[in-house]
Formats: sequence, structure tokens, C-alpha cells
Amino acid sequence: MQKKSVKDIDVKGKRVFVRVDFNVPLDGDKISDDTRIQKALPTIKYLMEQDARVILASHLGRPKGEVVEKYRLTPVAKRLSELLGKDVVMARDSIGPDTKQLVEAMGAGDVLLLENVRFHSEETKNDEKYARQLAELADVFVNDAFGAAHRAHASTTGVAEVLPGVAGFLMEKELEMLGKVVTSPDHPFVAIIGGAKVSDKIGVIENLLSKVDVLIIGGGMANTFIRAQGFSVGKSLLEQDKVELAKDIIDRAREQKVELLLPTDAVVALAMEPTAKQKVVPVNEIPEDWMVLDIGPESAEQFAAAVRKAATVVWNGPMGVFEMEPYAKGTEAVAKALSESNAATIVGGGDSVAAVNKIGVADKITHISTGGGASLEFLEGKELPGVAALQDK
Ligand SMILES: Nc1ncnc2c1ncn2[C@@H]1O[C@H](COP(=O)(O)OP(=O)(O)O)[C@@H](O)[C@H]1O
Ligand SMILES: O=C(OP(=O)(O)O)[C@H](O)COP(=O)(O)O
Repeated sequence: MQKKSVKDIDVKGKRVFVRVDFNVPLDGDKISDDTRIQKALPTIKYLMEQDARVILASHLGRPKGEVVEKYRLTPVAKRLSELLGKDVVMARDSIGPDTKQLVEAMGAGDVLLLENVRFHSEETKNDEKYARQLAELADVFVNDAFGAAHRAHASTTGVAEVLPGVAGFLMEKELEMLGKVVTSPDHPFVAIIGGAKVSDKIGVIENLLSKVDVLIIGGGMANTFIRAQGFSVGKSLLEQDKVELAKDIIDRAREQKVELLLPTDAVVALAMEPTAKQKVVPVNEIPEDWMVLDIGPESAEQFAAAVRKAATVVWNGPMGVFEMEPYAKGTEAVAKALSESNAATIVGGGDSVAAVNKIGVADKITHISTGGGASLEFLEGKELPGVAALQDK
């Protein structure tokens, strides 16, 4: 079912609550990749041109219901002001009397950024009262946070219970681009999953088995699968309670004749530091005190070869701790293979997109998606709660 967009309703002069995904990668208080801010600009600018009062809400990181200084949205407000060429006012909270006053003081075309919605534990619980407090600030709800559309939270779905909700331009475009892949992907279809959000995404992997021809697992995600093969992963990131599920996935891939590619070698280090002692080892020889921080050269070549044979590639999650130069080679090799491929290529996720930008191949990718988990769940065929909550056309 097609959803109404911001163009289908009258926003002229109205107070518009816009959920964006400004969960940008940070290096201290510096934004290391502003793609998610850039991609929200068309909706924000359109609303400004319509003389709306634009009230932006986002999460940043996972502060778990407390104020965490490093997750304040202040650097985002600064960057957004630069990009819009206009002062963006920053509220100290997402709700409360001071925030209300700031909204009342807004003029036509003004932009206000609310503080991180996840500073309230009610956000991720989709608490009705908190959703009402957010909704009270505005007349209309626009959801442009594709990257958070797989979350049923107060600011993504709860607000839509109170205010009429429509899609922003970014949300529309993501659904259109990814929709093409869901309905008729060209085969061989290769999915590459890495990164660090293991428990979030391992369930998705299970469901992708019925869609893809080749499944490649790297990054922190691979450690759980290496453990499932009976090998030690030393001090690596590991989600022990997902090892059984990883074993099931290995078995089901075999039954369903999906080619499952796991790393055969790894770059291990004594600490998560660029200068730590490091070496390449086969995955069945990871020493006890060491941690896996990248896939090894043999795995990188094997993964790149699979990409070269693909007609459709979807990638979410870096192959290693690419933010540190010594552990970026696996991610670089996969990014390079995608950039040289004639396949339809989709790269999604805050850090994965930051990686392809850093490597300089973003313009060679068919679709850069602002959502990692969201694009994977969409590809599974699930209706995303943040989309379901919006008005039908
Ligand atoms: N082997 C590993 N051990 C620990 N962290 C890893 C490993 N490989 C990748 N990562 C981390 O995963 C993070 C990105 O994961 P994730 O959030 O799932 O990706 P995305 O934001 O693209 O969806 C990066 O910060 C990267 O450093
Ligand atoms: O960064 C995000 O997801 P992603 O890492 O899967 O791209 C989104 O902002 C969602 O964040 P969350 O996974 O903390 O809910």
C-alpha cells in the first residue's frame, strides 16, 4: 500500500514534527560522516519553503533512557545550520515547558532540533504519554527516518497514533529504490552482513536465506559463526547466546543450498587500538588473549570473488573495525569489489555508508541507503512499523 507523502497534505504555515535519523557516526564530538543529515535536507527545505515550523526529532546512539553528554545532538544542530545556511535552534530536551516555549517562539520557516529522544526511556518503550507529549508540539507528523523505520518507538510510530502521519522525501525514495530489489532481484543475489549489532541482525540473516543465493558474513557478526563452528574467538566481540542460532543458520544454509561464506582467516590484535600488536591467523587458530578486528586477506579475496559473480548485492555492516586504518583492509576489498561490479549494488547503514564514503566509492554504488537494519528487514519482506503507521494514499 502506497503511503501519503508530505506533498499529499497541506503543510503551509503548520507546525510539523519531523522524525529524522540523525544517528551519525561520531569521532569524539566530530561527525565523521554526515550522509544522514544531507539526505534529510530535501524534506526540511521543502517544509521551510512552505513556511512551516519545522520541529526535528532524532535519536543518537543508544543512551538507554539517560542523558549521556556524548550523545547530545549539539554537533548535529551545528552541521545542519551550516548545510541550511540558517540558524537551527537546539532544544535542551525533547519535551517539557522550555521546549514548548521554543516551539511557540518559532516563526514561519524556522527549524528547531529537539534533544536526543532516547534520553527518555519512554522513547524505546513506545510509551503513549511520551508520544502524546511529542505530538502536542505539532499539527502534522512527517516520518523521514528510514534508518529507524524498523523500530516501533514513540517518535517513529507512537506520534502517528495522535497526529496524521506522512512520509518524507527520503523515506519515499528509500522505499522505492529498495522496493525494486524486493520485488524482482536479478540473480545471483548476494547479501553481505557484518558490523557489530549481532543480536539485532542475526534473526534477519535467518530470514534472508530464502531470498539470496550467496550469504557472506564478516565483521563482528562473523565471530558468533566462527564460535558456532567450534573454534575459539579469544577476546573478540561475541554474543554467546546467539551461537546456537548461528549453528542453525549454518545447517539451514546447507539444506537450502545457499552458499554461506564465512571468514577463513582473520586479523587479530591484542587490543582494539591501531598500534596494538597484530597478526593474521586462520580462524581455527585464534589465540586466547587476542581479538578479531578484521577479516583476513584470504577471506577478503574470497568475498570479493563472490561479489564479482553477483547480479545483485546488498551490503550492511563493515568487515572490520574500519575506523582504524590497520583493520580497514577487509572493508576496503569488499567496497572495491562492489564499485567495480556491474551488479545492482545497495549499501546501507550509518557506518557502512561512512566506510564507502571514506574509501571514495560511494558514486559507484547503485543505491546508498541510510538504513542498515531497516533495509535488511525491508528486504526480508517485513512491513516496517514506522512505515505501517503512516496514512495510506
Ligand atoms: N570484528 C569486529 N569487532 C568489533 N567491532 C567490529 C568488528 N567489525 C566491525 N565492527 C564495528 O561495527 C560497527 C558497525 O556496525 P553496525 O552498526 O552493525 O553497521 P551499520 O552502522 O553500517 O549498520 C563499526 O563501528 C565497526 O567498527
Ligand atoms: O544506525 C541505525 O541503524 P543501522 O546501524 O542498522 O544503520 C539506526 O539509526 C537505528 O539505530 P538503532 O539500531 O540504535 O535503533
